[in-house]
Amino acid sequence: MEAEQAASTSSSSAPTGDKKKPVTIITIGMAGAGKSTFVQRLNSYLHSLEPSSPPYILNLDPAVTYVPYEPNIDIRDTVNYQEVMKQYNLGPNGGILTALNLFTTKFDQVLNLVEQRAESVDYVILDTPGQIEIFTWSASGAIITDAIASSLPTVVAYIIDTPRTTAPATFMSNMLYACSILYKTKLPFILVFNKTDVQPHDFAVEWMNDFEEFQAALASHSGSTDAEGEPTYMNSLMNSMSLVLDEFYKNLKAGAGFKEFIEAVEASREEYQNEYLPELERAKAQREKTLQEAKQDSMNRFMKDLAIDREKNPGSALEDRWDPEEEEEYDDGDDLDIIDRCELDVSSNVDFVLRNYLASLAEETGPGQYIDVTRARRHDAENINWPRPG
Ligand SMILES: Nc1nc2c(ncn2[C@@H]2O[C@H](COP(=O)(O)OP(=O)(O)OP(=O)(O)O)[C@@H](O)[C@H]2O)c(=O)[nH]1
Repeated sequence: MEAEQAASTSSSSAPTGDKKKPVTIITIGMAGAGKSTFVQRLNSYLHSLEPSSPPYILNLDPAVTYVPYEPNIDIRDTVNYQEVMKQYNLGPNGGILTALNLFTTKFDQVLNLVEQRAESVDYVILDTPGQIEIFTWSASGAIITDAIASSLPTVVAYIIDTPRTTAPATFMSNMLYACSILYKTKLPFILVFNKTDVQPHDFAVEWMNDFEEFQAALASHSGSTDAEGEPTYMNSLMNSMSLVLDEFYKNLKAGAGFKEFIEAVEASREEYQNEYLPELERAKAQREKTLQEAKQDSMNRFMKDLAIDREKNPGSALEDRWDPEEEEEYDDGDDLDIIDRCELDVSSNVDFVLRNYLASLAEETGPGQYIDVTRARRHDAENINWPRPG
């Protein structure tokens, strides 16, 4: 990744907000696009700043064998996706999806850990599973995105494998996918053209800026005309699609390198506050109103039924009283399963006793809990019995 080209839907670069919260960057991209490498480079860029600004990183890919950075929270510490595959008789994609679903059931705990770090970090980075649809089109992906985005300013970084998008049809498909994620999440969006050391991204910028250039590329590409020299169905379809995408491109601003990427992320903070948050609050208020109305409606019906019942059975109505003394105290248990290992400086002089203590703590807490960083032993419990989802 010699150079990163970032294009974002943001329009301003001034960060706002009374209390500055970290921005969450959700990296999404096709398999092999370079998400993990991007996260690693971004991580080292943020470390190299003066003053340094180490991000808080979450790896959400249960199937990855190696990540080139040290995540603070790693799904692999919690769910062994191969064990999940075995237990549920699933193939690799089903295993990854189910592992992500299991992880999502406890995402409130993860969010808790992230929020605890909100004061001390500037950026939270999510690395998502290799198969893009596992995150973008699954309920878990939507739950994780909504949970993060309703708590912190959030931006999507859509990683594009530049050398693999030079064909007009592939470029169009990739852009349509990006567009669909933008409309699904409604979050500020940054396109990151990756691997520009192998293939400069100028062609893409040209196509995005000039719709006629894209159509010319399309026309010159083999397979765009049939035996009689007429444009093929695919070609006409792509021509129309490129008009649709024109609107999407209009809001993009270009930049190059990590410095400008971070500027685009900071600009997205304002976009999040001005556009996403009010929309989120409006939707929340609407949901609460609907819920309230539904509750009121069922309460009215219940009271009506009760009145009829009491009219018919005056004797039992006398016994039908609520005695607060009889009420038992309900204790829903202590949700104290989480260890935030980041609070300990594990990179320095953690002595032997403390390490042992941490290891035994990890054993005691067992699967289904979230262990922040990194010294936790991976897959301690290979014979986990996961609950059936749903
Ligand atoms: N030349 C070049 N190669 C890159 C760049 N970024 C990533 N790669 C290579 O692309 C391949 C995939 O990179 P990853 O970072 O694993 O991609 P990913 O999207 O996380 O992959 P999955 O999560 O497994 O789908 C690796 O071989 C990387 O070395 C880049 O900027 N330039």
